[in-house]
Amino acid sequence: MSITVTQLSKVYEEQRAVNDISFSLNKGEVVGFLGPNGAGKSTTMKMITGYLPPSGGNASVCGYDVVTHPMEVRQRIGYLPEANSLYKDMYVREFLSFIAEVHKLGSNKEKRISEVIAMTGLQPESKKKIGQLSKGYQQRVGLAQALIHDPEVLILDEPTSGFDPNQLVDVRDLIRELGKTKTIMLSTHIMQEVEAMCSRVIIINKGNIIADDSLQNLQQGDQQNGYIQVSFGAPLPAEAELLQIPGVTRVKQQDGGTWQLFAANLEDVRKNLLQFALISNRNILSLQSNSQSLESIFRELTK
Ligand SMILES: Nc1ncnc2c1ncn2[C@@H]1O[C@H](COP(=O)(O)OP(=O)(O)OP(=O)(O)O)[C@@H](O)[C@H]1O
Repeated sequence: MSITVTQLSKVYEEQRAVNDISFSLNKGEVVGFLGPNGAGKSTTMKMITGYLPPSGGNASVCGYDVVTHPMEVRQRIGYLPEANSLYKDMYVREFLSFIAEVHKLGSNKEKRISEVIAMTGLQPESKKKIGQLSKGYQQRVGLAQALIHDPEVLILDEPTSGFDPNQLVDVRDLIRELGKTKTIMLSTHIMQEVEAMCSRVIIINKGNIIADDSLQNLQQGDQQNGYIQVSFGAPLPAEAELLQIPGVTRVKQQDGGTWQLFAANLEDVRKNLLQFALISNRNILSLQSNSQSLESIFRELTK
């Protein structure tokens, strides 16, 4: 297991920011950690990386407890914090060289610095001081420092914040590429990010985990409770007829021949609807299963 979190809690004075959460990440998984503002994402990530002591429970990385074996954990983990506290007065290479020394890269240092500069697309700006860089390029420096020691596990707290749409594509591609060989946990507010990069989603709300499932299951789970939008040509069917279709629980007329057929299992109802059209000689002009986006699932789960 790359990350194991067991009954982890964090209490800040009166507030329980993280409440007894448990999950684990298998090697090679890319998991989106989703939640509204203040849900406890950064707090959880800080505990996994060993930057914040837990109030209860424990976390381990590649089998090493983050409290009792912090050095082993830091060797294996790359962390991009949300507030990317870079040394703004340092030059990009100078800063990466400093981080490389912290990780004791030795003779391999210069080669590795050049590699991470290339990986994160920093070349055009690599001769500048960090403080002179745009937000997106500073974020790239943050990613480069997280990658310098080639860690097995990456914890990325809102890795795409500060990027313009073009840069966003580059960074998503980089994360997808890294996900082929590393275990990645990334937090974001942007649902499309999860859909673009992750195979699994953990949703946290008010310090509690309210969903932990594969992206596919979360989307399918919703589809099973969705509706089919169907448009009929003349002669139009009556409401009572549509309600007779096995599996349909409710119908709603949109306009004229267009209806929404609600069902618990869309797959079955789709078949039954086609059967109905065939037997009763109805013309189906269009048919569309309504699959909610992860964004609406997220809103549903966190409201
Ligand atoms: N150092 C602190 N002292 C007191 N309360 C804190 C501290 N850090 C975080 N909190 C509180 O803990 C809760 C969880 O914060 P956290 O930063 O983990 O949330 P988040 O999900 O990362 O939010 P965001 O998406 O806005 O970054 C919030 O209510 C926050 O105000």
